[in-house]
Amino acid sequence: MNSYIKPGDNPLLTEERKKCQFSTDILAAFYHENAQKIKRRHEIYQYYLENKELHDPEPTEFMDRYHRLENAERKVSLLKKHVKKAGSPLGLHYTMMIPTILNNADDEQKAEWLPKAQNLEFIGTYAQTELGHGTNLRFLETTATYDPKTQEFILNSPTTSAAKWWPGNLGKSSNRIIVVARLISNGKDYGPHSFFVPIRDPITHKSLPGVTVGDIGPKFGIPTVDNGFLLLNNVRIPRRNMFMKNAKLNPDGTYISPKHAKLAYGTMVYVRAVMIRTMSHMLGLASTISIRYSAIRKQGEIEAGKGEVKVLEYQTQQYRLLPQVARAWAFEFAGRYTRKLYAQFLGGDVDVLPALHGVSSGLKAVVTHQTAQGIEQCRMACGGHGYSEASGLPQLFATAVAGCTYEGENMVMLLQSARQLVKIASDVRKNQKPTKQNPVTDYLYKTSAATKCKIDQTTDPDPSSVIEAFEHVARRLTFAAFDKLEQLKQRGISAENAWVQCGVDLRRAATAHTRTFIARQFSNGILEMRDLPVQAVLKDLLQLYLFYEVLECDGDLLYDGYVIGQQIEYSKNNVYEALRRLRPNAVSIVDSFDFNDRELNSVLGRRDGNVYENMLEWAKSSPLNKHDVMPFHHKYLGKMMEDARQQSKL
Ligand SMILES: CC/C=C\C/C=C\C/C=C\C/C=C\C=C\C(=O)SCCNC(=O)CCNC(=O)[C@H](O)C(C)(C)COP(=O)(O)OP(=O)(O)OC[C@H]1O[C@@H](n2cnc3c(N)ncnc32)[C@H](O)[C@@H]1OP(=O)(O)O
Ligand SMILES: Cc1cc2nc3c(=O)[nH]c(=O)nc-3n(C[C@H](O)[C@H](O)[C@H](O)COP(=O)(O)OP(=O)(O)OC[C@H]3O[C@@H](n4cnc5c(N)ncnc54)[C@H](O)[C@@H]3O)c2cc1C
Repeated sequence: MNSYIKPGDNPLLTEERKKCQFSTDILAAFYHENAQKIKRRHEIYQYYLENKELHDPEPTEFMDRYHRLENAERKVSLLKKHVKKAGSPLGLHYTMMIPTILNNADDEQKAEWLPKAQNLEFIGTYAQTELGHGTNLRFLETTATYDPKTQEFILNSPTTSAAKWWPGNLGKSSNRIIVVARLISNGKDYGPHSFFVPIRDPITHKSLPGVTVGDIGPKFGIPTVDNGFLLLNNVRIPRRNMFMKNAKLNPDGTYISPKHAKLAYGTMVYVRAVMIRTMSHMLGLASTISIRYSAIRKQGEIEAGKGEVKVLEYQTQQYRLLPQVARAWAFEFAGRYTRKLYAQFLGGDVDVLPALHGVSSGLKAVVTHQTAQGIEQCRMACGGHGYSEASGLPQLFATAVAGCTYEGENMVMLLQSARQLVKIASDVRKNQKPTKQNPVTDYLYKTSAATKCKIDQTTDPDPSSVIEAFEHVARRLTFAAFDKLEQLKQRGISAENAWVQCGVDLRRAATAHTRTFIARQFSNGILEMRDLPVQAVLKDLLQLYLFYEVLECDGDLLYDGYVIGQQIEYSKNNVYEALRRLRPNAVSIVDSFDFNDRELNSVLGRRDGNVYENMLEWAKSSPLNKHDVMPFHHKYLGKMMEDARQQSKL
């Protein structure tokens, strides 16, 4: 039943895989959406194994940033020869440059730029954030002033704080970029718009006249991405280099407004919608590493004399790790919803944008935060070796946690989600019905069921009772925040200040709303699985997810007596029961994420489980170990100890 067993594997991992009670191939295909994608993943990995030039010359953890970037550019240039999508020096090209062309370019611009972008004839990024502003786009300072005489825009960074700052791959890799700048025409400021701006010579790659560009320096993580800065001084571009699918500017400088004020923000909504899957994968990577390692790591006896046990036998270890597996699945199902909604928007349904913005804002915030928390929990559960770069977990955490900031800082995104909730609360208070069906928010128009929550002690709990409980909490918190806003305004406080004074309550309502959305997508998502053994595993993961989340918000549930303490006790027991049922399949469940050793980049998470010998090999490859005695030893510590010995003889 388990295609992951191979000769030479760590027997402790093999014995786990032999306990597998379901088809890992079916579960893997369900996670990656279909068997064809699994087949393609395996083909790419096999290709990688066979092409040594694609391999790192040494573990990248031992490289400085200069050599990491050089190595990444080398591999990316090779990937062009081998496969279409490429790694970090092109990360922003694929996640933002191409989506912006698809989303914001008119047909003529698309015809000119898209084929070149897809063929990697240039490398781009999305330069919106400035040294002085990242969240508040209305106050971006970079200007694009239209010159009707030459039919050009003149781009400038009027102040130091106007410097573009943070865009990935801006520092050294990109040569044609998207610059978000204030469109100024005929003396009028129309606010931020997107422009296609060459910043480096296509042949020499030297920065062009008027362009000052560079790398912003080391960061918390993501070392192979050259996040950069950019200052523009009277850089001229043709009028047609303004993205003109939505807003337009005629040759005489007259401006034509877009159908929807926020269409220009479509790229951000796209990335927020698609990065949910990236986060699910990151949490799946961390779960794979930590659960495989916990299945071969023996530490401590439970019963004296009976020998050390795998740390995965400890209930606490299962409680730390298995909920991360459940959340990875939950996020994958939630992400499928936002990707479908984005596809609807890209297909021309502009009306879906407010709903898409509302759900993707909250989802991006909750998922990135819980992914980062989950990876850190996986790292800590691996003891000292989790703290080693050999585990792959520190870098994975540093990459994932950036998601709490980029694409809209999480607190700001939750408050964006809250805007939608407050508008609905206002409609409900005025007895207005929803203008159109929205499965994400319709529950807010309902009142909580008269009967109390139906969470009880059963071996087959009903997900709907938990989802109704989450809806109850989200409704209560939404209307509590709304009523507080109204009270403040009735006391003469401005709407804007009332909003600020309710910020924490609004954030809590948005978080509860997003939890409800994720739970509903997970519960609906597993209904498609027809294979009974795999369905049983998914139901156990759903049960774990739902009751783990109940424990995470137990105070909100107990607050108004919607549940009683006994039901929280039931929920705890349902979590423990789910852990017990999942334990025998734990290794095979993470095997089914189907992450290969290149993606895992982890000695602890290797498919074969041969950790200790490979930890020693990894450590030996450290450049420090090229020397038995460091060349500078006697100059410093050696001399210090010699002086100390001489001193003690006096
Ligand atoms: C992809 C990752 C893959 C792998 C990971 C590994 C490595 C990756 C490395 C790096 C990451 C990659 C890229 C990162 C890129 C970036 O970070 S790009 C920059 C992102 N910046 C932002 O997101 C800025 C956040 N700020 C904003 O969005 C806005 O300024 C605002 C906070 C929403 C406020 O804007 P504004 O003041 O104009 O709006 P409000 O007054 O708050 O609301 C007015 C109405 O507009 C509606 N609105 C706002 N935004 C949108 C939107 N995007 N779409 C639709 N509608 C929007 C809002 O709801 C209001 O409507 P109303 O409520 O009806 O009035
Ligand atoms: C790894 C990484 C990659 C990035 N890549 C790109 C890229 O490719 N292109 C790009 O354009 N940008 C990029 N960014 C920039 C990123 O989008 C911004 O950092 C982000 O939008 C937050 O803006 P800021 O950093 O200016 O924080 P600020 O906007 O200054 O916010 C600072 C803090 O103030 C609080 N705050 C701000 N506004 C509000 C509000 N209205 N209500 C309540 N609290 C508020 C929040 O707590 C927030 O964390 C990247 C950032 C990182 C870390």
